[in-house]
Amino acid sequence: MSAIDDAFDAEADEAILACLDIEKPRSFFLYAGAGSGKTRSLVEAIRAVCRDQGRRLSLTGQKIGVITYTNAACDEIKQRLEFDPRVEVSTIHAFAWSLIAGYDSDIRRWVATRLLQDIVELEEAQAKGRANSKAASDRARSIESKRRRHANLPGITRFVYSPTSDNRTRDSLSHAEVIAMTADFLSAKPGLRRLLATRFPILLIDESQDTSRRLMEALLDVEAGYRDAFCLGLFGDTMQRIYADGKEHLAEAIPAEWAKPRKRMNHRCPTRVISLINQIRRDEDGEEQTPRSDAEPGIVRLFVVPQATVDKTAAEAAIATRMAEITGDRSWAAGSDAIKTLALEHLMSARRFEFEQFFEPLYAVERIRTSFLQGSGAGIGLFTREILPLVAALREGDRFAAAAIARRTSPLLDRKALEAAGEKQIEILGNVRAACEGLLALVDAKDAPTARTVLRYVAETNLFTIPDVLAPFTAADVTGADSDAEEDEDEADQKSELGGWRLALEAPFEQIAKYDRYVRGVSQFDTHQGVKGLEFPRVMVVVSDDEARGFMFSYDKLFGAKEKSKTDLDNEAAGKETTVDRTRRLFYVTCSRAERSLAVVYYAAQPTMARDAMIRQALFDAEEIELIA
Ligand SMILES: Nc1ncnc2c1ncn2[C@@H]1O[C@H](COP(=O)(O)OP(=O)(O)OP(=O)(O)O)[C@@H](O)[C@H]1O
Repeated sequence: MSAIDDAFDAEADEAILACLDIEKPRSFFLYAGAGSGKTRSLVEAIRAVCRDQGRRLSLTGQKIGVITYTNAACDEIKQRLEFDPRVEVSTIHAFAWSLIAGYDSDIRRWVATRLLQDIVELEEAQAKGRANSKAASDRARSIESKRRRHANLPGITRFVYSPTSDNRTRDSLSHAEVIAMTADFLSAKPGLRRLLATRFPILLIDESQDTSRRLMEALLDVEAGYRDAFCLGLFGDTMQRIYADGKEHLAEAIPAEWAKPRKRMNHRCPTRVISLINQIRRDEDGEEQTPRSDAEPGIVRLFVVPQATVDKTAAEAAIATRMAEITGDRSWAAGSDAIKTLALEHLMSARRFEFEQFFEPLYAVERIRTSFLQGSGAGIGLFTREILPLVAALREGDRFAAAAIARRTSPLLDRKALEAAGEKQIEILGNVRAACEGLLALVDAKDAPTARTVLRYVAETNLFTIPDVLAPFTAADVTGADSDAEEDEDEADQKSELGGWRLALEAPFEQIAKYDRYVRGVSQFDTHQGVKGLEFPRVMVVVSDDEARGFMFSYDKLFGAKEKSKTDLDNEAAGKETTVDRTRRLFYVTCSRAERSLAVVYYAAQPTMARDAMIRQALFDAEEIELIA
C-alpha cells in the first residue's frame, strides 16, 4: 500500500472532522464515487469523535446516530466500531421507529386518515372503472380490507412494528407507513424535531442517495431549524442511486452553508475499470476518479451474445472460460465460486443458479416477499435452519453435529419426552438414528426427492415440528376434476402463501439448498441491485433486457441499440429522470464492484448492430468486444 495514496483524500477526511464539533457543528455532504472509501471515512470520523468528544457524549447521554441502508451494513459498522455504546447504528426503518414508537394515538389518527383517503380514492376509481373486471374485484377486496382495518383501529392500544419482518398482525404497521409517518410527524411536531436534534447532535447517513425522499426532506428541514446545534452528515454517491425511493437531485438540495468535501481516489478498481466507470458517469455529472498509484491495469471485456441463445448458463460458462484465457486468471474457469455473476433481477439469478422452480411461486406471493428474500419465515426456517443443516452434517458423517442439531429442536429429543421415556431412552435414541439414516438415504437417492417428499418424511418420523403453513402438505393431495371455476380459484390460490408453497414444494429438495445460499449472499449469483457496497475480484455482469422483462431499466437504450421512446424524450426534455438515467446508474454500480477483471455479457436482439452501437458509446474499445455466435 502506498502511503501517498492513503493520504490522497486526507483533506476530505479533515474537512469532515472539522464539521463534527459538537460545540460548533456544521453539516456536510461528501461527494465521493465508487470504491473511494466512504465507509472508511465514516468509521474513522466516528472514532475520532468518540476519542475527542466521547466524554461529553457520555455525560449528556447523547449519541452519534448512524443510519445505514441494510442490516448487513449496520452490523458491519457496529463491529468496526466495536459496539461503542455512544454510537447508535440502525437501518432507516429501525431509526424511524425508534423516533415514533409509543406515539400510539398519533399513529392511530394518522393510519385512520390514510385509510379513509385510500378508500375515497378507491371508490372514485370504482365508480369510473368497468364493473365486473378483475381490477374492480381487486378494488372491492381492497376497500373491504381497509374498512375492516379502520374499524379495528380503536381496539389497538399499542402499535407494533418490526423493521425486519413482514408485519402481518392486526396491530402492526407496514414499512412504508412507518417511514411516511415519521416524515409527517417530523414536519408537524416541533417536539419531535427537538428530541431528534438533542438525542443525536450528530446524525450520519450512509447511502444517503437511496434514503427515502420524504424522510430525507424532513431531516433537511430539521437541520435547517437546528443549524447551530445539529450536524447532519451525508455519505453516499448520487451516481449510485438505484432505488426509486431516493431523493432526485439531492446534491442540488444541499444548502450553501454546508461543507462539501470531495474524495477523488478509487481504492478498489483497477485502472481500466476506473476509466470505464468514469466514461459511464460522464453523461451524468462528469465526476472523474483517479486510480491508486499501485493499481493494476485490469481487464474488461464485453461479450455480445444473441438474445435467442437457448442455453444461457452454458454460454456464460463458456465466457468465463474465455475470461480465464484472456486474463490468465484461472479462477475465472467455469463453475468456480470465485466469480460473482450479477443478473438484473432475482428470477434471472434463480434460473442461472437452478432454483427457479422452488423460488418463483413463493417469490410471487407479495405478502411474504420481503422475508422470503431474507430467508426468514416459519416454513422456510424448517428447511434452512433444521433439515438442511442436519442433512449437511449427515453427509459429512459428523455425528456430533447431527446430534446437536436434533437435540436443539427435534420433538423426539424433547427433554420431557426423554424423561418420560425412562428406561426406554435407548430406544428413542435408536429411533432418532434410524430417522436420520432414512433422511440421508432419501435425499441422496438416485431419484432426487421433491421438497414435499422430504417434508412428508420429516412429518412421519417426527424429526422436526412442522410449522402450520406447511401442515397441509404432509399428507397426500386429494385431487378433484378440473373446472373453470377451479381455475379462477387456482389463480387466487397461487398468489396466496399456501398456493405458493403448494407449487414450490414440487421442486427438487436440493433447490432449497441453492435458494438458501443465494439469500445468504454466499452463492456465485446476485442481482445488480443486491451488491451495492460490496466488492469482488471477478465480476460478470449479465445484461438481458428481454429476460428481465422490466420497464424500469433498459440496457438496449443505454447502449444505443434501441431508440428512446416518446416518454423518454418527453422526460428528458422536462429534465425528469429517464429509463436511460436509471440504467446508467445501475450499470455504474455493477461495473464498479470489480477489483480485478470485469466481463459484461450482453444479450442482444441484433448482436452486430449492438456491437457497433457499443463502439459508438466509447465504453469499450473494438478489441475489447467479442461477438459470440
Ligand atoms: N485510504 C485507503 N487506503 C487503502 N484502501 C482503502 C482506502 N479507503 C478505502 N480503501 C479500500 O477500498 C475499498 C473500497 O472502500 P469502500 O467499500 O469503503 O468504498 P465505498 O466508497 O463505500 O464504495 P462504494 O460506494 O463503491 O460501495 C475497500 O476495499 C477499502 O478497504
